[in-house]
Amino acid sequence: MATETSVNYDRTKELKQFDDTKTGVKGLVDAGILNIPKIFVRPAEDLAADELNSSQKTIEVPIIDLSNIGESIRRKEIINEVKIASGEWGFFQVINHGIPLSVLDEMIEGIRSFNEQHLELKKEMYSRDSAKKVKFNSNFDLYTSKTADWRDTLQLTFLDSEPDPSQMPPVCRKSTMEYFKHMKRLGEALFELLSEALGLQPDHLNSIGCSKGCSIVTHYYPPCPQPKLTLGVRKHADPGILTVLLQNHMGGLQVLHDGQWFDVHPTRGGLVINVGDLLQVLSNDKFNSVKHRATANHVGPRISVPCFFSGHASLHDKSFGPIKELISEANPPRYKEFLLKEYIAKFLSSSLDNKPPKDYYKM
Ligand SMILES: O=C(O)CCC(=O)C(=O)O
Ligand SMILES: [Fe+2]
Repeated sequence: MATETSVNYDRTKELKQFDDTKTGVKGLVDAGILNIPKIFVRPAEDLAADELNSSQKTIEVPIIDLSNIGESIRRKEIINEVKIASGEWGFFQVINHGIPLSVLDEMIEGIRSFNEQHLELKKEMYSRDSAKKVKFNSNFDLYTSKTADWRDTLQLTFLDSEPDPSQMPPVCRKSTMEYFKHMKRLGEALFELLSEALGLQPDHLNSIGCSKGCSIVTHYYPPCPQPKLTLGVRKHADPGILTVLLQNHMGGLQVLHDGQWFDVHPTRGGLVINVGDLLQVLSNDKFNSVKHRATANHVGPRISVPCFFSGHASLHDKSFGPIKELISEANPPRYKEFLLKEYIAKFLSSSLDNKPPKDYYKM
């Protein structure tokens, strides 16, 4: 891929050439490139800002141990930890959550196998068709973002149905089906804790459909020859309700806290949980959806598997806004009511660079 002078540089052409290969970022790495194509290079001002915002502090994103959650005293402590972490960081890790290590390891290995299988098999799944529930591509917002990110993604969306094994890529079918089963269970348990952390009945968030629809989005970040010039995922907040993220041991996820970037160190067997924009809305800003990003790295691959809980498809025609029980004269609503389907359309037609859709409904 040519790097030309900025005078005659045709970005759209370069994006299209990259997209047409259907082999993503891994295809570039396999071809042995030493300089990353210009479409991936971040603007100079963004690179300079990074120097200022890297944290030297040693505090860590909270880790919450879910063992003995059935004991009432411990459960109360856990709910309090969830409340503090969701308000102050918007992020926490959970350990001893009950999902066997083998299920997590097999999920990561399945995604590695998908990305490292024969190119022709992967190419068959390469698509930008929004109607497709299972598809592979690089950068969902490739044509609308300022800079492309250094990652490839296999997306599996189940907002209105149980996953259909026949739609799954054979190489990761078994591991994904098993992982999905556990995500559903953990999602329900987390939404109980979050409901109680908001002072609501334990089943509140589950009863409005929060744990019912999810997308498993699997990212593969190949090693990058110039990692300082690009990112794995640009700074963004997640648009859904809640994200549960599995990552391999490579590291790279960073969270913005007090204006500085903090690494979320991979914890063996741990899962990273973060509040999404829609949960911030539901909680009327009691919980925070916090900006995060993933760096590109010299070594790789880094693999991550966010599971985005975004509500069941049946919610999409209904009005969405702060939970009534959390509103009072002293705590007026911070957001107008809106239709989820409008919100989702705004997100899908936009890019991670743009104003998050929730900000359109701020009072
Ligand atoms: O790979 C990661 O650690 C982060 C991915 C992410 O933030 C996302 O997909 O929204
Ligand atoms: Fe994210």
